[in-house]
Amino acid sequence: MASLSGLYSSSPSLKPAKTLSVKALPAALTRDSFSFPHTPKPSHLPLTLSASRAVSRDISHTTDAKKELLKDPNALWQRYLDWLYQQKDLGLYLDVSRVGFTDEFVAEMEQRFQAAFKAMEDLEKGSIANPDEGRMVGHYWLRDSKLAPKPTLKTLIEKTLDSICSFADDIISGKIKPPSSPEGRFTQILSVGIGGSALGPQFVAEALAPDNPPLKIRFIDNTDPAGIDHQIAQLGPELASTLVIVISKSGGTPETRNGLLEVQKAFRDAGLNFAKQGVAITQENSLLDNTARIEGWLARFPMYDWVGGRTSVMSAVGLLPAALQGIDIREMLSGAAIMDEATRTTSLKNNPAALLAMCWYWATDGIGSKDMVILPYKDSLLLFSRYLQQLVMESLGKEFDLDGNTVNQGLTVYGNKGSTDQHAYIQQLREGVHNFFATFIEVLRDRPPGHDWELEPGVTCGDYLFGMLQGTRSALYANGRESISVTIEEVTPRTVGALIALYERAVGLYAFIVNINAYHQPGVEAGKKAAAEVLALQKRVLSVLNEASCKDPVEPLTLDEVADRCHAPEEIEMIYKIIAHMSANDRVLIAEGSCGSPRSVKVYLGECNVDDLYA
Ligand SMILES: O=P(O)(O)OC[C@H]1O[C@](O)(CO)[C@@H](O)[C@@H]1O
Repeated sequence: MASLSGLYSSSPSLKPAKTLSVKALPAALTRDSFSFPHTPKPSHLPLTLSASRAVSRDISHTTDAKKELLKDPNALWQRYLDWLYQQKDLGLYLDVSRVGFTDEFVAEMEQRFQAAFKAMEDLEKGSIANPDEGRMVGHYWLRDSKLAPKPTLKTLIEKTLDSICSFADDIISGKIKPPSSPEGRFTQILSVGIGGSALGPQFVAEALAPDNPPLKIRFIDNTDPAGIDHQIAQLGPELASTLVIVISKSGGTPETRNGLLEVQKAFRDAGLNFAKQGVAITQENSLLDNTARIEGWLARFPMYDWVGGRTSVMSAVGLLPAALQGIDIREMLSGAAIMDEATRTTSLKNNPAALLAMCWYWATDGIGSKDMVILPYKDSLLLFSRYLQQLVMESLGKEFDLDGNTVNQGLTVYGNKGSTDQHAYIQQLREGVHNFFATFIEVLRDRPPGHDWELEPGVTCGDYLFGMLQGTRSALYANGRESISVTIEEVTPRTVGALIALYERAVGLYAFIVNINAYHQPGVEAGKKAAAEVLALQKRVLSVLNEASCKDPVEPLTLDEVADRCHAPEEIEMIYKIIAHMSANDRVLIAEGSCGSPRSVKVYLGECNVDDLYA
């Protein structure tokens, strides 16, 4: 290990003089004048694994000599060499040298990591690692079925993989045909799903689909009618040769249900038989599963209780769409399995996932005080940050820790790609508010061999991309901004599988370190519940308006009158919004005033529905 303790923290502008032992700090040192205006509260501190020990950060070495060390290229090179991780089989490297953790910090984290490794081992053996939902967490078994804790699960994983491969082969070869397509084989996939049931397939498609895949893929991942119309319009007559894959672990997610209903309507309007082109990926006996079974859809593939949505890309959720695009899914699984093996080691320094988790902890004080900016310098990896956003933020963004303490944990993720983002927000990253650390994803291979050329003497287009990455890394570092670099040789099914597995494990380890459940998402329910209440109120509003509109003469109502008749005077603002939305969509008529001045509005329905009145 480098004898560079305090290297990064040596400059006051780079690392604030602070320790996680907040209470012990003089007031002036609890604040990083350049970065986060946020003093960690004692309640934020991870309390278990090492409850009595706050991890200290080396804050005392702010001497000029230390500042010089930071700038000394030889010292930096040595630190780079000392910490460089390489996974030879995958051609994957991890460089954490531009994160300023100290030897003392690493030593103090050791005990926590050993506890996290043990917890991860138990998880992989089938412990109830998602205690709130009483579930096992088994996405690691998907790429190495012999790890599954029960023989029945092992068989299920293997059988599902085989059936995915043979179904994809039959679709691609035309053995299974669309019933009424002049082309005689399926040409398009329309994937309907949201969250973990969309982000993995989207990332994999963008990263790995060949230029001319056997089936092209489109996504409906929202309940935006215009967005849905756009996807269907883009398919045009090819709807007849579109395989619709509806993906929902729970089988009851409203956005996905709506997408399905919209697509089914499009099929009806086109005189097509949806069932013969529909595939469901969901848990057995879910609403979606029952619908698909009763309606006799073309195929159904299972999702499992023990695989979370955000870690489902290596189940049928990600594998079926990938296989249909001609992506080698067994290679993806193999890359993930190699990374899984590499991240099982209990040697912190040799475990890339643990190194990532350690850097996240260092960079964000273990409380998410800084954001993680993901910058892949490769267009095909554009969606990696979006994929990681859910993986990291839905896993780590938690109000309570496992002991019930309020912790409001999290780690914000954003980013698109380099060098594009250099012309968007890198200005702020280098010079503005210091509230982030960066992760560069570097891909060594610019283009397939034999295709490169020099656009100026000695320099290719890819050299520019390389230069932009390295230049930005250096420029950020020179201004005290920490960064991690992950390097792969090429974007292949193997390396994509490995990247996914790397971050899954890092999130899992980090969650253990900060003592939270990474595998539930209770916060998402609040928004869903509130949305359902809005729609229930809308139904009451419609019923009140219908009654008034069936009178002769029609009785236009003010917002106050609507709210009173709905017995919801406290909901008047929401009622106003409901009416404004319906009016914009020609579903209610404004008799007087305009939506811009709510008090003046009088509203009625264009048509009285007598059936509704007596319903
Ligand atoms: O696959 P499902 O059950 O439709 O859920 C979709 C997404 O909704 C969530 O439950 C909440 O956003 C995610 O965790 C999940 O990936």
